Amino acid sequence: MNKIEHLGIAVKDLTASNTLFQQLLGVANYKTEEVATEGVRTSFFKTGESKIELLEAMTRDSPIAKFIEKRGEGLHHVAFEVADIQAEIKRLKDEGFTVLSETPKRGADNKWVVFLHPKTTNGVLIELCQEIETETE
Ligand SMILES: CC[C@@H](C(=O)O)C(=O)SCCNC(=O)CCNC(=O)[C@H](O)C(C)(C)COP(=O)(O)OP(=O)(O)OC[C@H]1O[C@@H](n2cnc3c(N)ncnc32)[C@H](O)[C@@H]1OP(=O)(O)O
Ligand SMILES: [Co+2]
Repeated sequence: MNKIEHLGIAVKDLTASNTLFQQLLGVANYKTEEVATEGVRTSFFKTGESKIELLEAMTRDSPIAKFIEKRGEGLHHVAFEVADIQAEIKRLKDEGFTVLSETPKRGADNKWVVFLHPKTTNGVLIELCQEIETETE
């Protein structure tokens, strides 16, 4: 795994948290993006080599809505950048981790993503992500 790509933080009110994190980090967010498949609205901030991803639920059955209901706002996941997500899925399954999907999904900020169940990773939800390569002629 190359580096921590982002930390995902579950928030109730994206607009209010955007203001808070802008004050905290001293920079504005560089994008807002909805990911309907996850039922989330995201906001990204750059912090050196890594990023902060704020996540607000768009639906009541979104993982973020469930998380906030059970645990309140806060750190939701740690995302690692990988060079070959399919190879990492196989490697981690062989190591005994519970990978939540065989096939990566399209996430936010131009990434293929997959998650490891927190029950197999000391209670921390882990995301793997790989940049989606754009076709060039
Ligand atoms: C925007 C796209 C992408 C990106 O590009 O960056 C994202 O970041 S999307 C982020 C939102 N999507 C996800 O989180 C998808 C992966 N998560 C899941 O599939 C589920 O949330 C889960 C982890 C499998 C749990 O789902 P489920 O079993 O249906 O929910 P429960 O609420 O019943 O939780 C069971 C159990 O797990 C604990 N839990 C849930 N979420 C987390 C978490 N983020 N970190 C740590 N632990 C978590 C939950 O508290 C329950 O524990 P117990 O109460 O002790 O049983
Ligand atoms: Co994420």
